[in-house]
Amino acid sequence: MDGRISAREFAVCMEALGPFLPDVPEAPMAVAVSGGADSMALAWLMRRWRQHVVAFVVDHGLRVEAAAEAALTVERLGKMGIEARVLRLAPFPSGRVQERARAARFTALEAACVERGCVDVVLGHHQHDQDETIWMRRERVGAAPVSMGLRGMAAEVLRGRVRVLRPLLSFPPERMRATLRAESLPWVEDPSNQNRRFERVRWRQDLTGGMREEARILQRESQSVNVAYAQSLAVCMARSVVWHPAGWCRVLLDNIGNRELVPQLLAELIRMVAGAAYRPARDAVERLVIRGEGTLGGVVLRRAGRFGDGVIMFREERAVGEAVPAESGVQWDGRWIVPESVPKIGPPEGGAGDAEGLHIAKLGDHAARFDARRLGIPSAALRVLPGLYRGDCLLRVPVWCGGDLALIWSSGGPIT
Ligand SMILES: Nc1ncnc2c1ncn2[C@@H]1O[C@H](COP(=O)(O)OP(=O)(O)OP(=O)(O)O)[C@@H](O)[C@H]1O
Repeated sequence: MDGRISAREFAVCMEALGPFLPDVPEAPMAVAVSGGADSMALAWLMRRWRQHVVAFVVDHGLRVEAAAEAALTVERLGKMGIEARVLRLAPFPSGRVQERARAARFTALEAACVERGCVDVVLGHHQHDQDETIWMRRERVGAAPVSMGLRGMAAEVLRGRVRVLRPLLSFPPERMRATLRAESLPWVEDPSNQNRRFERVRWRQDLTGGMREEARILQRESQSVNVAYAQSLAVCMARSVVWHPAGWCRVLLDNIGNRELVPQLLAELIRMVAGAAYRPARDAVERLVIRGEGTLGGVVLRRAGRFGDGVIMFREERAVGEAVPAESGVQWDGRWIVPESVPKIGPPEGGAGDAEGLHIAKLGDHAARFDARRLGIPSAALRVLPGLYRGDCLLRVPVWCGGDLALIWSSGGPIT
């Protein structure tokens, strides 16, 4: 036994994450490959498991060697019989480099998947990455026993328009290296994986065997707590939340049997309505629940009034993000994505060059032209809907106001 991962073992891991689309050229499975050992082994195993696989290699443009390494990786993937493409990211501002790089990488991967017809993207996170994630999250939430915050990375999660899969979470990295060595397949060593400036690297280097074991016990325990929690939250949402596709919702607080779940549910809804990456802190949500109305995390909560019982939640106008160019794949206000069709529809007169200078921004004062009561939307929620502009001139409005601007709702991961 040389430690390599067999095709059979890998197939078992993948099948646990199914179902999948048929193995056809129009819907390949995407694999995100950095060129390092884990994702190269993953690519190789994916290709054994399935015929139609496409690899995306992201060049963050952060190191001078990155472009050459990405090109080399594409060549190596080609030799494995895998179609591969480099996604080159635009430069991003300095500070919080790893965090920014991860977010930008994911946005690029998602757009590439949609363009190529992939509904699944597979990542090479492994058992040690999972241990480190659990310790990092544990440090953030304090040494509380098993809690929601202690969840590790999910083996399967919906993010935006793709499903992210991590089939290698139960394998230590030595096995990926052994798999590549057994096939004489080369990989790239990224020096930033040794740079102690990064929090993950410090954890990676400092975790003892005992600490890794502890992380795995916590992960197993929290998994069963999380499943039970997700189920009760799902039931509670089905009973109490009415979600409007224009990005606001009504919550019938009296229908929530278990009062303990009220702050949890509101925290999740605030994250969704705001298009934020994280839930607001629990104690802030509890204070909001006591007040019964107010603003938190870029979301307004107030009595439902003409909509009936309960409360309504909508995006706070003051918190809405800047205008963005109306280019395919661009996200506005963390909530809406511009689909390919929008730059094409341009202004009503059409014609070449019309996509230039178009941007997406809130309706704001333009919302006054519409009869919010007749549309069945709170007027404040109408003001924070997107519109297509050239300069100050509003050209197109969303479908909920009788227009034809159809952006895609995309505000982070699902609640359960
Ligand atoms: N530059 C990149 N291009 C494409 N995918 C990437 C890139 N960086 C990371 N990934 C994906 O995210 C996973 C986890 O990233 P992480 O930074 O932990 O990996 P790594 O150590 O850089 O590379 P590897 O996992 O390939 O050894 C990778 O296994 C890979 O699937």
